[in-house]
Amino acid sequence: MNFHTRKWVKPEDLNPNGTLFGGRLLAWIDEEAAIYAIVQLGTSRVVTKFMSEINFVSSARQGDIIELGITASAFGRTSISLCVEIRNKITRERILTIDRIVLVSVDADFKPVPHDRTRITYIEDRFREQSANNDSQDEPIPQKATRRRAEGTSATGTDT
Ligand SMILES: CCCCCCCCCCCCCCCC(=O)SCCNC(=O)CCNC(=O)[C@H](O)C(C)(C)COP(=O)(O)OP(=O)(O)OC[C@H]1O[C@@H](n2cnc3c(N)ncnc32)[C@H](O)[C@@H]1OP(=O)(O)O
Repeated sequence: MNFHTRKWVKPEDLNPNGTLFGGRLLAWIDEEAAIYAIVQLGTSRVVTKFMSEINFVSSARQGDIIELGITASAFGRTSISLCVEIRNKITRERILTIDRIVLVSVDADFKPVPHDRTRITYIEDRFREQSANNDSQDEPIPQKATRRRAEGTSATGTDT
């Protein structure tokens, strides 16, 4: 699982108990899940369909830095299933888990539309695909693509 996004818990994120408000955390997760699905499915239109049981394992406090981890667990015809883990960046203590979030690819009328993805792709895969598309249109591969590949790849080479 990649933990790409970090959040710093600020006063406006707290509930009256002084811990991170659960609704705020769920909003961050929904946004992160939508971005993940948009990138993985190669579409700009997705909606959240389903969230399984949400397990608030421990709380976060003002000043904590938390990180959001998401990975795809299944690709359907129109949907993608994700699992989520939130943890404290410093202590690695687990804060929340969601076994399954389902997002659906939709058309302009918000009706489910099939995507053609069957597995997780990484930034390198997508540049390769983009280069192949450029080749098939008989266009030279832009030098920019090579530069972006180098800039966009993480140390582990597993950017999603
Ligand atoms: C790079 C460029 C950047 C550009 C960037 C700009 C754009 C940036 C856009 C951002 C977008 C953000 C989005 C944020 C996230 C919201 O805030 S979304 C708002 C909250 N969600 C909603 O309003 C959705 C409301 N629900 C619906 O509209 C309809 O239920 C849906 C989702 C269209 C599905 O309709 P349906 O009739 O249930 O469809 P159906 O064909 O039965 O099922 C579709 C799929 O869902 C699955 N499914 C259905 N029910 C369930 C269930 N209960 N459990 C699990 N799976 C289910 C089915 O199995 C099926 O999957 P596949 O087998 O095809 O893979």
